[in-house]
Amino acid sequence: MTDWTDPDTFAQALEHVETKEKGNCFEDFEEGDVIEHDPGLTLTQFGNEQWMGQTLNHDPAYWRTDAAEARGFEEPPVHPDYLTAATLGITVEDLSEKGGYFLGRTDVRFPGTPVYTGTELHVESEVVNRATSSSRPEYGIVSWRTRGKDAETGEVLCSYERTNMIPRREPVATDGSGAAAAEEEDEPDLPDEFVAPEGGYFEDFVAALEEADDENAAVAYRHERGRTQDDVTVASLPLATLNTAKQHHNVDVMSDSPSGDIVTYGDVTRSTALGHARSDEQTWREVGFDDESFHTFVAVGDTVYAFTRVLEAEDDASSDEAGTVTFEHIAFNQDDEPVYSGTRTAEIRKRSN
Ligand SMILES: CC(C)(COP(=O)(O)OP(=O)(O)OC[C@H]1O[C@@H](n2cnc3c(N)ncnc32)[C@H](O)[C@@H]1OP(=O)(O)O)[C@@H](O)C(=O)NCCC(=O)NCCSC(=O)C[C@H](O)C(=O)O
Repeated sequence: MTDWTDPDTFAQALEHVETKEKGNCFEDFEEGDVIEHDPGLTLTQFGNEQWMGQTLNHDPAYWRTDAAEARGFEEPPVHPDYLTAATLGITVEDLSEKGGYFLGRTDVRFPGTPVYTGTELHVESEVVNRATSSSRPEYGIVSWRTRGKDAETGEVLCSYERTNMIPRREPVATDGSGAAAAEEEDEPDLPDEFVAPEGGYFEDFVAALEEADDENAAVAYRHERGRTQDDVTVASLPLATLNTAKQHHNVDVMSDSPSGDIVTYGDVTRSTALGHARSDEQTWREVGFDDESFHTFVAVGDTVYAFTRVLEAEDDASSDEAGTVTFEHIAFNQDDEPVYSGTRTAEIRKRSN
């Protein structure tokens, strides 16, 4: 009788059997397709605190009832970064489990916030664009509009458009024009001076922008904190959001991929950098995020730091207690290489209140 567990026999069996595949390839997506994602999760206090604790998002309003009430919340709400990461995590089985990389995202908005723990999340995505990669024949580039909804009321809580590199079943011939374009380098065009705000209140950002306006200067500064990536941030946090992308937990498969190893979930990288930035400001509310890009991989052992540029400040927030500030945040690693960049609009508390 055949012993199926004999190593040689088993190796042959593995070669002959069909693999029950997970996820979709580039060819499976058509523009206009709408996908209702089967996984869903309840946004729990544990999940929220685990995410915020590990990414150094320690704003007391998301942890303490008195601090939450002082900021106009009923109780500590679900953090927008956890809501965003959970909305994306739920989509991975259908959209990106095959192993493509998260390249970028824009128009991240929270129409239904504040969201409180206990809310069940139901997510849907629509394919909005599908393109050939001119530099990487084994991949295509797909964009989706994703909406995370309250499963009970149908209210949209989080919405964004995201782009991933998605493996093709069959590579295509390309002209390599993308690779050639990447070789062209711009001359650095930095201002003569860099101004840092004195504090983290709205007035501090306004004053710094006014000072910079008088000279050839920018309001830009770095944050001291760094967070070295470990097994928790690379594998545990994405899995806690139902993110099944093999990029984060299958070293075996990823050893034969562009990164050569498992990598940090993009939402962990950006939330960590944003956590560093928020620790140096008096946030009132998060409004939205645009033009997010992931430039290179972050892996176990890499350290995520943050750099902030203040772009504008307007006295037009939803509350008299705050003003609106637009930032560009750049996450970078221990070799000073940018790994993420994006703009963020947030309401920042006024000192006078
Ligand atoms: C992935 C990379 C190694 C690719 O590098 P490279 O080959 O140098 O190419 P480009 O970075 O220039 O990009 C490849 C093509 O994609 C297009 N692109 C890039 N960004 C965008 C965007 N935001 N929107 C649309 N298109 C975009 C470029 O124009 C190129 O096109 P073409 O020239 O025609 O080929 C490198 O990008 C890299 O290392 N990036 C970091 C990726 C990363 O670490 N992401 C986060 C971790 S993965 C993750 O979180 C997965 C997540 O769980 C999920 O499931 O989504």
